[in-house]
Amino acid sequence: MTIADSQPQAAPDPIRYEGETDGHLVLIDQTRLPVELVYLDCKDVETVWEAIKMLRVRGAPAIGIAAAYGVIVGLQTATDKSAEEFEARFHEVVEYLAGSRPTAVNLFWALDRLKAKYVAEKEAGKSPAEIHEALLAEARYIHDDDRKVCRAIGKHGAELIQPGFGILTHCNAGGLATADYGTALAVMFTCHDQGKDIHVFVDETRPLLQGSRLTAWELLQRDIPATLICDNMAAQVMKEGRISAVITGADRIAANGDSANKIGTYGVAVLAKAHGIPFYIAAPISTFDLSLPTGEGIPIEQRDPVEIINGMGKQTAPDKVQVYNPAFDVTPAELIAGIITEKGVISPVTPENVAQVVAG
Ligand SMILES: CSC[C@@H](O)[C@@H](O)C(=O)COP(=O)(O)O
Repeated sequence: MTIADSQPQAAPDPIRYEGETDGHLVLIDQTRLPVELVYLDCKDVETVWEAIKMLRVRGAPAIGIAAAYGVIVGLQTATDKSAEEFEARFHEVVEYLAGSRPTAVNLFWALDRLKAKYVAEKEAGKSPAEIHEALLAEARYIHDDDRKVCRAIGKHGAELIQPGFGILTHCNAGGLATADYGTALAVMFTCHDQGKDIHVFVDETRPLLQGSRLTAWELLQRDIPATLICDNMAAQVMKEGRISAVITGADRIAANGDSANKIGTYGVAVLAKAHGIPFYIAAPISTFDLSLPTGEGIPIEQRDPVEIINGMGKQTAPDKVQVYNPAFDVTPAELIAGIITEKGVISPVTPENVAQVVAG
């Protein structure tokens, strides 16, 4: 029996930090799911960087949490150095982790929080060891807070869902992508906990199959009725009247509400519009980037062609074929019926409403 076939059980923690400042980060290696539930010990910052880059840990909030702990691990060799050497190492580690993936703003948000904490502790005259401890407390705060944020998103989002709804989702915005409860999937988990009968349709999400490998696995773990479809089946399933709402996560949301998420999300939003189905984004406030007026400025990660030519270890295209492999696309605000945040639902999605909820 594989993990994929196993009975529902309590969802395992996708991210754990064990010990104090000399401790280490433990991640579920998401590239091994759904076949094996394997944990990866990250005892140095290079392992954390590689885990983020290779999607062993993935999903916008989870990347931010992992990077915050990555700073703690990366500073372990520097606490007995001078204050200047410790500070130089801090900036080196932060820059290094910031170079792992470009699109999810939560990565930069988390690193910025640690930078602010560093400055405050330095100004208070703290030693490198004391600063290291304060940074660990901040990383733990970011991690714990995400649990609360995800539950609040679930609660607000569940109010939009009626019993009997079919809900389509794309990629994985579940517990694996956050501290433990997800954003888009938090809405479905909450409906299920409330006894609301729903059925989730899961896009498999080419090329790396976060939908079929991770979302389907999470829904099975919680015993939530779900049906897996290939990405190119979404239009037909909508036409058949099986979908009442679409909910996905986001990696970065501009000030006007344009939202970057996994490649294919924009197409799903266009299909939803064509079928008169509301399309929602579920995301924490940490996913908003108000420095960008529109989604035009969102950096889109380009990934290795091998992920398409030799996806999941099977060659499905000639070696030398030209490949275009953007990891994300941007859904324009006008296609989004609402953005579900921990502070409530932004609807209609306008720059004014975004500014009001983010500031509130
Ligand atoms: C709560 S996670 C939201 C997004 O990060 C998620 O939908 C997504 O697109 C993740 O992409 P990935 O490339 O798997 O990190």
